[in-house]
Amino acid sequence: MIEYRTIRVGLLGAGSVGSQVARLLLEHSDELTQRIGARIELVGIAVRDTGAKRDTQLPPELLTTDAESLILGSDIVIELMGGIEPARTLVLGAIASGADVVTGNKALLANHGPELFAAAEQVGAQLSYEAAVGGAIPIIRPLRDSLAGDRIDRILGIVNGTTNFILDRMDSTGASLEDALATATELGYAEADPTADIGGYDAAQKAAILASLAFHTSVPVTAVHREGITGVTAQQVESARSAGFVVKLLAICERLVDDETGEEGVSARVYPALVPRSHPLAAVHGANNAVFVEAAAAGPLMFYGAGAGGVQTASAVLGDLVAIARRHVIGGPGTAESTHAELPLLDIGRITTRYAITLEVADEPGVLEQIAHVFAEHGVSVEQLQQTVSGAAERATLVIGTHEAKESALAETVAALAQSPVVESVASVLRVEGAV
Ligand SMILES: NC(=O)C1=CN([C@@H]2O[C@H](COP(=O)(O)OP(=O)(O)OC[C@H]3O[C@@H](n4cnc5c(N)ncnc54)[C@H](OP(=O)(O)O)[C@@H]3O)[C@@H](O)[C@H]2O)C=CC1
Ligand SMILES: N[C@@H](CC=O)C(=O)O
Repeated sequence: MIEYRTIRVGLLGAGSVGSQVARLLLEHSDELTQRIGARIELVGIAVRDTGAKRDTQLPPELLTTDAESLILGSDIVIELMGGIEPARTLVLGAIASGADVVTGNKALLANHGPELFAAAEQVGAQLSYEAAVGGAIPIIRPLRDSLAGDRIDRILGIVNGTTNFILDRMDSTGASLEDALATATELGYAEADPTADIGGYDAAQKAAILASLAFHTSVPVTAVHREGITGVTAQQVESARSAGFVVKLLAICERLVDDETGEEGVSARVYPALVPRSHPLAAVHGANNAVFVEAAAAGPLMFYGAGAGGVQTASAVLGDLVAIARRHVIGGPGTAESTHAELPLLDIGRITTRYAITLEVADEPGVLEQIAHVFAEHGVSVEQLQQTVSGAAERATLVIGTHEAKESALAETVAALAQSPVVESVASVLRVEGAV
């Protein structure tokens, strides 16, 4: 019989993801042992309340509130508590004590990544985080390793499962944002504080992580332009639908040449945008995520799958654990972050995007000419997408698509439109992404 050495694993957190990681580790212990060439021993699970009711039955003797002692007795620490503190201190403590770390905590990485990676590099520890972006989807390792020799120009995707679930429900069933969010929370998709999801913070953290990896530069989350979905109304979803679009919360990370300086820089932004129904992103339903990566040599690549959920995300966590544990067996250094490019970060004011503006207007002759005049005065070129006469007599809804415009020019145009005597209201202004 083979005598396997033992690798001790300490788990911090037994919520939606942590409890599934513990279950899979315990249930598939023999299979994992053969795959790794060493035995994984789950030595403890740190939680806030050892007596709390949990969906998954975990051996009570493994539960502890003493996370500090647990990390000292672990070769690999898996952090799935979420939030910044005490997660940051515990991860730094684990690294300092000689442990490798696996985490799914994008808030921690987006806010303190450079500090954590530097600490890991200093002592030669591994810090892996496949679960931090895209749930079950392998996207971190492809960007960090597989595409490291290529030049990535753009990443466009849906990276938050909760908001995709909500927008999809609003689109397909007419559900309210609040009702759809309650279901997403029950299903374990939402963050402990769901404002992180609907406010776009979670997607912005993921965009910061993706942009840093893709462009080999450090993109702090504060450099990511962020708009959430809290302002998206049933009416906007409906008018998008009638014009052949669907509303999606998108993350976009691009390498761009700044018009003003001629210098190459990086733009990272998150906002709800209209996506044509013919675009593959429009077909991403429920809590699924999809990430398009455009690389110079590889061409366009698409990564698709479950973007949230306990067991799905546990798959990514275990993948990192197995990779690190194999290194314990075969030795040698693992991969490290490369952020040496130091590209300038371009804020949203320097970027041009396309917009769709929905106006409620008086249904009378000459309206279109007057509106076109407002756009022309502000130097924004227009491509009319749709005009529909609404149920109410003598009123019409216009959906107007602009060609690429800067945010400042667009804001001035919208303010002027709101003042126009033929415009009753500006119902919505949303960006359009994806070729029409
Ligand atoms: N849910 C998902 O679909 C995904 C989540 N993630 C990330 O994975 C991480 C975990 O998420 P999730 O499982 O949903 O989170 P949960 O809120 O469901 O679980 C958090 C767990 O951490 C424990 N915990 C929290 N604070 C402390 C503390 N101070 N001391 C000890 N234990 C603590 C909680 O203990 P107790 O049970 O006693 O309250 C709980 O078991 C987060 O970083 C999240 O962003 C990543 C991808 C997908
Ligand atoms: N709350 C997050 C969980 C996964 O990262 C999401 O909904 O995407």
